[in-house]
Amino acid sequence: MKTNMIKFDNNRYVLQSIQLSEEARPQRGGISLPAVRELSRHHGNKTKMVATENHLDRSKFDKHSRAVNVSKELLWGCYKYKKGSLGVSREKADEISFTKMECSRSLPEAWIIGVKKCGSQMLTGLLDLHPEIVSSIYLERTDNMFLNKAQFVNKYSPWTSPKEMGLFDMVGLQNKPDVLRHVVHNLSTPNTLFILILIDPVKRALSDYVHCKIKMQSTKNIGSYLKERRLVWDGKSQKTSYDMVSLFKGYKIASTFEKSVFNLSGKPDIENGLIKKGLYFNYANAVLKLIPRDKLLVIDGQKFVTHPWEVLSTTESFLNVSNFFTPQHFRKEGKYYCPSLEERPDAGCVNGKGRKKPKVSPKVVRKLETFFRPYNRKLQSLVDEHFVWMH
Ligand SMILES: Nc1ncnc2c1ncn2[C@@H]1O[C@H](COP(=O)(O)OS(=O)(=O)O)[C@@H](OP(=O)(O)O)[C@H]1O
Repeated sequence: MKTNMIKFDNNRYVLQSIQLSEEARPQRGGISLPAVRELSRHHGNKTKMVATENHLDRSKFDKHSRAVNVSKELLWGCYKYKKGSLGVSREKADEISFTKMECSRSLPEAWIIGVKKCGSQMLTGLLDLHPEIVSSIYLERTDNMFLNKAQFVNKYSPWTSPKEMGLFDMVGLQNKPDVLRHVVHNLSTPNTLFILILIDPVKRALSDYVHCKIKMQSTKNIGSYLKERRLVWDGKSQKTSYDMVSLFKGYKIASTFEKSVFNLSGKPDIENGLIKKGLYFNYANAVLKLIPRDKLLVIDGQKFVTHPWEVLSTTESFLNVSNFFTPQHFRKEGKYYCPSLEERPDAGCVNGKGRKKPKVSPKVVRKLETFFRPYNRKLQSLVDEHFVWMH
């Protein structure tokens, strides 16, 4: 079957006629996702594309074929993005656009499955800017996630047009093996893809420490948890060398990072969430018992900080969508890159990410690195990935 395509290359549109397989046949009102993917295979990953069937009406397309910029809100695919005092909110587009875009809901084609403080949220947000991806994030407790397929789709699945894929980021799965099992067995198909993003566990621990401190300060009754010179754990209290310790959702948080991560004998405290969540091998091992290796992408969160466009390019190939992100889509703020897209003025740095960290002595860092090294090496051979921090 032949279709016409507008290829967006080097800032100009080029008309091409392409032979497509039956599977990639364009759907009513636009071109199907398999078609976009097939086109992308035809032309390698270096080209951004907008495609149409049989006729070429450029006025119908902006750069990425689905965004229409309006003064205060942005219509993008099946959603309307609004900037308010609390940031950007997203709601369903109006009925006319909705029908025109043929929006519907189905199970997400891809899931982001953690780990906490490794960059999942930034990754989810960035992928949502891709013209063929709509992502949703679920930040609440996962306890009520034992929904059947229809319930999940109706409540949480992102609305997608035929040329978009849905992606879902569920935080906290590392601590909820039963929810992960439920997701794999009941909320995905054999073709569903999974993404795991990981950073150096020492950096993760520090980031989590800062996060917990801030959360603790904003938790109203935290005063009842705090005990001077006492450790409160499972309701019992015992004398410790800590000067201020708190039990906070599986964490022990003291007044300094160092006092939090080491136990009374000076060893990394494996029961403390700060350390426990950095034992990635255990989680990856559990994940790979449920998900085939070729359906799992393991991302280096460190590289994601320094070269997000490269990591996103790998992710695009894994998700089988066209290559979209380039360094031009980012601006640097401090040591982090934030998205900057003309078509998506709603996108930017994420509030509460890239927080300032307390100084930690190199001795403490080395001690933790030595502790994590054997776990990192086991992870390296398990997933067959070689990230700098794993050595
Ligand atoms: N571009 C950009 N901007 C800001 N932060 C970035 C970015 N890329 C990756 N990171 C890293 O993401 C860390 C937060 O991770 P998560 O989004 O997974 O946190 S959370 O678990 O959802 O709370 C965040 O941790 P903190 O620096 O402690 O905030 C960063 O290490």
